[in-house]
Amino acid sequence: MAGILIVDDEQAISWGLAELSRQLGHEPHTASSAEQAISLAAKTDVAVILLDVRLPGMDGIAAISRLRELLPAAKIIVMTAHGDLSTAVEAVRQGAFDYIVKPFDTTQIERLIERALTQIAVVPVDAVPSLSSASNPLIGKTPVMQEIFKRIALVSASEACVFISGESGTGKELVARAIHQYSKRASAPFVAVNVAALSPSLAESELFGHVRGAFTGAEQSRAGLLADADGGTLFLDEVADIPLPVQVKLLRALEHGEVMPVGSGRTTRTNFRLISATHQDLLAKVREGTFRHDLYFRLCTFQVPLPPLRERKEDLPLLVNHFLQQLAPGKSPGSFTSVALAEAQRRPWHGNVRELRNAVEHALIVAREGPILPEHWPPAMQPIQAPDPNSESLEGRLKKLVREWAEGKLQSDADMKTLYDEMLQQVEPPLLAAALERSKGECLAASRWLGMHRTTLRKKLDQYGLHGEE
Ligand SMILES: Nc1ncnc2c1ncn2[C@@H]1O[C@H](COP(=O)(O)OP(=O)(O)OP(=O)(O)O)[C@@H](O)[C@H]1O
Repeated sequence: MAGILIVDDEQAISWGLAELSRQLGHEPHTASSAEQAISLAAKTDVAVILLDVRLPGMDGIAAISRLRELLPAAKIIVMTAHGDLSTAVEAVRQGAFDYIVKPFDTTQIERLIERALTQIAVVPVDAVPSLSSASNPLIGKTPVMQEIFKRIALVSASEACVFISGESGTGKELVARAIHQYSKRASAPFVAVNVAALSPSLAESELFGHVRGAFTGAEQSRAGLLADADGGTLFLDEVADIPLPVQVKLLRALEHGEVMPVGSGRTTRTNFRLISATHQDLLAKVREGTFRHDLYFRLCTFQVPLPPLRERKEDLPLLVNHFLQQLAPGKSPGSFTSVALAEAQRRPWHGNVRELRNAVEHALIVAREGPILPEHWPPAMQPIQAPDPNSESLEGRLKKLVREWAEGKLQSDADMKTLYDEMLQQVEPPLLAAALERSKGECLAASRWLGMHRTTLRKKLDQYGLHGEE
């Protein structure tokens, strides 16, 4: 039997949690304010504290350090219905064991109490610069966003690789910046790279750097983005687009903290924390062989899945108001009429928060000085279809296949010396066979279409065991 201190000013919650504690065989103690909890903690043996954030007088977060002093072994579970990102971060920093979003069901809290009674507490994070929530305006009050805040708070306190998934415009970059800002690396650089914007041939030198003369046009040595992020955080957006050979190098850099610039035989050390993101299905890429599974597991140590805006529409008014303040600071918060907000609630927002921000900007321009009405919203964005691989041109698909084939070969055989010939052996037979079929086996006509001398064609047909008529 363990002592459970329940700190909540809502009587119904307090009573419910006390009942639950009794059913679990523990001894509940209740307090309706932080001050009362502190005086109880001074004289009661308690193993778990269930602490509400909004309390009359001192708030729950402010009470954590005093409660920890009085009961250093007790695990504090912070409960909140209205927390923002800074509440979650502060709770973790002060050493709260966990953070639960109200409303919760009894199974959730039961599991949490069990875990608190059997596990080691989270170590409080020291020496992290304190930040106001305004420096990272991640807006949202819905339970799903509060879960995200909690995950950001937990992972900011660690050095783990983070993988952020979510549709385009859901705030992946904003979350990456928040994790950096709330981490010990906050005063070091945050280097953001959109991998999809790097040309595949230059991705390696952009990321790992190069020495002078490493390739045509490399007139100066360059350290590369991994080295630029030394001491800080590297944010790789659209990570699914990293070419396969670069994936191997990235994994090595993550495992050994070393990079080898292109054209250099020497490694240099860099200490960066990696956060990656994509709107694509990375696991599907692993299955189809275009993303390495070992790198996938390394990147996904801790995942933050961001919900699309249509799944948290209750946050729309807050977001609209936030963008209104950002874009037209002088305009009254009531400028968006209730009918305009109702229209916003009906829309699917396929472009997510980005689309909403742009729509607010559009509405502000069109409405000029007046109130914002439904007709001031721009037309809704259509869903962005994933490109259908079959709709791509044959040439495009062919190029992609050749590239994948070559990358695979180069990876499996480091001493490869006959790559070009091996490729020709793959593509020439079907090419010659197609031309011969069309010429009904006649070499002269086929050689004309192929732009090849007849004797060369004959030689190649012999080489591949194909038959043609003179
Ligand atoms: N929760 C949020 N609160 C406030 N602004 C947000 C939020 N989420 C996204 N935004 C805003 O929406 C826009 C898009 O966000 P961001 O670039 O982080 O999205 P993304 O998921 O990285 O998009 P993409 O996949 O296209 O790179 C930015 O202007 C950002 O500030």
